[in-house]
Amino acid sequence: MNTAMKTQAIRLAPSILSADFARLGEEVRAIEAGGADLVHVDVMDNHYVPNLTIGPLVCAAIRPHVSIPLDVHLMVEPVDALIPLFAQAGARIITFHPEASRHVDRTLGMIRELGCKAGLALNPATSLAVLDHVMDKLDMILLMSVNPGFGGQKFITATLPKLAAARARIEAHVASGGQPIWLQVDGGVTVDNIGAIRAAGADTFVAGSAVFGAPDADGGYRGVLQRLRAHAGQD
Ligand SMILES: O=C(CO)[C@@H](O)[C@H](O)COP(=O)(O)O
Repeated sequence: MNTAMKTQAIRLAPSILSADFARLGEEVRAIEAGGADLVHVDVMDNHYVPNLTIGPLVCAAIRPHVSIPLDVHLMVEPVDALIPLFAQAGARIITFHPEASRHVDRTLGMIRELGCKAGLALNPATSLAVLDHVMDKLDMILLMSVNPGFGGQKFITATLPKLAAARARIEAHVASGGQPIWLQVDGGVTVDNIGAIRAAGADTFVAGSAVFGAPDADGGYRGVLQRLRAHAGQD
């Protein structure tokens, strides 16, 4: 991590996949009050991934409960037809997987035309080469540190050198006049490993079970968000 990066703000994005779905409004209000920067919304279709979760109606229902951005991660295939629905439902960031679009460049353009930030998500075994010709269309790169589909999995450590390589690509892109690109990590992020993940180059951290499973006795959501931030090197 270079000196400029050390002083850069980090973003914490609790994944509501691990929230209490019967009380979602209350849950997203609580994470915002606890210091979250984004609400991470995991959309799964029982096709691209085995699980089935949230649609645009749920996204629209939680939108009025928070002022922080909704960060929508689409694990659906095909993806294009759902993008306008999530933009309409209040998503500010929309991320998809390259395998889910026949025309990745076009899909990224569609997201931006709808006024959202565009993200591309790479599974643990997906090469960074998929970024080669679309760096100028990206607002965020999401590196999966578990295989997508479920919360509560263990962090895959091979993600650390991959994050460092993605960070180097971003720095080179910015140095040659390109736009800033966030680097998000998703899966198995905890208080114990966030320091190493930050050091490898991530600036945006999705955490589901670590946040929503935090014991009240340890300060609940606010307590764990503070610990995550502190262990990532930011007070
Ligand atoms: O997208 C996914 C899983 O596919 C993630 O957002 C997980 O939901 C993160 O949960 P934890 O690993 O932090 O419990």
